[in-house]
This record gives sequence, structure tokens and C-alpha cells, in this order.
Amino acid sequence: MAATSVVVLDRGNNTTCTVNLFGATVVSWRVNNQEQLFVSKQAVFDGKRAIRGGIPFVFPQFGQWAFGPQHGFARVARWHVEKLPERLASGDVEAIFSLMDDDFTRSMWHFQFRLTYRLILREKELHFNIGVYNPSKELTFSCQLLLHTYFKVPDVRRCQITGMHGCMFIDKTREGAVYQETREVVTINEWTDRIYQNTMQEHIITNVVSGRKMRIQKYNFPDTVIWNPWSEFAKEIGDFGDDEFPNMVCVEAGRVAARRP
Ligand SMILES: O=P(O)(O)OC[C@H]1O[C@H](O)[C@H](O)[C@@H](O)[C@@H]1O
Repeated sequence: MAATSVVVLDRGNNTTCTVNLFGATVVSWRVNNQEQLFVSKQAVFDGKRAIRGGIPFVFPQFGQWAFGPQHGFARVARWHVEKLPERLASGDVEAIFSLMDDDFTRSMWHFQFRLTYRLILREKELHFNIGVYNPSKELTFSCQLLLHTYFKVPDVRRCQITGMHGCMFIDKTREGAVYQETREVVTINEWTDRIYQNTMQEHIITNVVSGRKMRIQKYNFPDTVIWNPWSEFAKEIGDFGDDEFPNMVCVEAGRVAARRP
């Protein structure tokens, strides 16, 4: 069996979305033949290492974890196809993927769970709907979840990102110090690794491919991580080119910050 295999949603007009079943990682989203996502030229598709780019699915833990790999196991697990791509009456194309606990996941995290990941490819939108189910009648669990989206951009230094004004953020480049964002728009001119809490429901990123704007709308995903490794950290990432950092920005919507019950 191939190390990785893919499912393609094809809406016509060279508008497609490609999902690698390894991690249910979205590895391409083309709108009128224009790629919207960044995937590193050094990305490895060996079915072992998380794919460097696209949209890795982070669950049940964001960041380092005592019990398993960084960012959890969902991005390195083999997902199932619940529903092959199907054209809806609207002309949009839908596919559904799922992941359940098995020996691999229980070796790190002993809970039963079921994730469903529904993608709808629209004319100029990609829509995601995620369900987390706990089939157990005895055990409850808490989890973190995030879509680690790598947007393709011509030059990250020219991007502006809205939706963080006034939000508290954990700055992972400053040993986790907490600050408040005072800027209306966030710009990136250095190594950036920030977990913004309670961000707005909408972010706009300017100057993505073809100088366009990208809108992110999110529901029940209160946090947003902004990441760019810049030149110094890029060198330390084996599956990321030293000169690729200007061409990507990760704007990652999820539920990852510790919060009071
Ligand atoms: O190298 P990875 O495990 O894919 O993580 C890549 C990056 O993901 C997130 O954005 C984290 O905030 C970063 O600290 C991390 O470096």
C-alpha cells in the first residue's frame, strides 16, 4: 500500500481540494487553478512524519505533549473516508473523513473518541465542520483542536492580519510571556509564534496569492495561533526550506488556550 493516499474534491473550473488520508491533511486548495495553501518543497510524504504544509489537523493536544508527538496524533494517523466526494444540489462538493480511537491512539491517550471532518468545497470557499464525540458512558475527556493552516503568500512581510486587536496572547518566542495586542492589524517581520486568545470570529489576511484578501470565519474556535519560523528557525526545521519562510504564514484557528471551566 502507498505510504499516503489522497482524495480529491473537484468542483470544476480548476477548483479542487486534495486531502491526504495521512492526517486528513488538506495538501492543496486550488481556486481557478490558483493554489491557496503553502506546502514546503521539502515536505516528506512517508506516512510517518506530519506533512509540512497545507492544513494539518491538530488533536487532542496542541504543542508539546508528555504522552505523544507534538500537536497530538491526528495529523499522523490514517483517517477513514466516511463519504467520498459528492456534488451537492448547490454545485458544491462535499466529503467526510473520520478518525476513531484504535490501538495506536490508545497507546498515547486512553480515551474512546470519534472525530468527523466534513469539507465542503465552494466556488471560492473551503468550509470545514468538525465533530468530536465521546462514546464512553463513564469517562469524560478534554482536548485541544486546531487547524494548522499554512497560507501561501508572495511575501509575508506585506501581509496584514485583522481580528486580534485587544486580545491577550502567549508569545512562545519570549518564553511564553503574556501580552496584549495593541495593533489593529498584525504584521510579521521576525520569528513569530503567538497564541492569541478569544480572537474575533473573523480574520482578514491581506496580500495572499494574487494580492487578494483571505477571510477566515470561525465558530467555537476561540483562539488563533500565528506562526512564521523566519530565517533563524527555518534552518532548524528539517522538512522546511531555508528560503521558504517569506512565502507562508500560518494562521491557525482552534481551541488551544487553557481556560477556566
Ligand atoms: O514543527 P511542527 O510540530 O509542525 O510545529 C510547527 C509550529 O506549530 C505551531 O504554530 C506552534 O505554535 C509552533 O511552536 C510550532 O513550531
